[in-house]
Amino acid sequence: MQRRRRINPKDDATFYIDTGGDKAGLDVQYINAIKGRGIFTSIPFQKGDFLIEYRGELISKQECERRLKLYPVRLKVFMFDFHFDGKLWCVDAAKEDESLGRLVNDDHRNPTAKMRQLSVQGKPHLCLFADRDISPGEEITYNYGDSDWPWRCKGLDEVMPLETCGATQAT
Ligand SMILES: C[S@@+](CC[C@H](N)C(=O)[O-])C[C@H]1O[C@@H](n2cnc3c(N)ncnc32)[C@H](O)[C@@H]1O
Repeated sequence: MQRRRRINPKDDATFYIDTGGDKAGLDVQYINAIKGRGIFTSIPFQKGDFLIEYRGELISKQECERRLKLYPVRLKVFMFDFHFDGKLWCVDAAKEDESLGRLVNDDHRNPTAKMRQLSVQGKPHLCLFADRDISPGEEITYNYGDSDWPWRCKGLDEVMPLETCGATQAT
């Protein structure tokens, strides 16, 4: 039996960062009116595998604050702020550009993936890696971080519509 040689996850991530595309084996599915869409696997992934980049426009903290004043609530959740090289940055993924990273949902209890920063040519990139082995048909999720996310409040995950959620993500 031939064994498939595993690609180094960091090299794999760098390849997708450079080419700007998403991997095969990951698809968008509509879940329900509360969660909206999510990303699901159609092939197995191993713990540690690179999955998806959270792609968008890399902007400064100041520009992020300016846009947050202008954006409607439903777009604010696509602003992902994080520290890199001693400064606060933000990836603005508000634009519907068919990239998959922006559609990955939150799970703070049993996520399938973990968000990590990768520096490529001096620029930070936000990448999701498998936090455990993932079977076909599972949803890719990660912990959005400590925040009072409305859907985490007891009972609200059943009734909170997409438009009412509003806070920026942060690492
Ligand atoms: C970055 S978007 C993820 C993609 C989103 N599901 C969509 O269809 O556009 C974040 C939004 O997804 C929803 N969401 C993410 N995780 C959720 C969860 N665990 N339960 C309910 N809604 C969730 C919330 O509406 C949140 O504002």
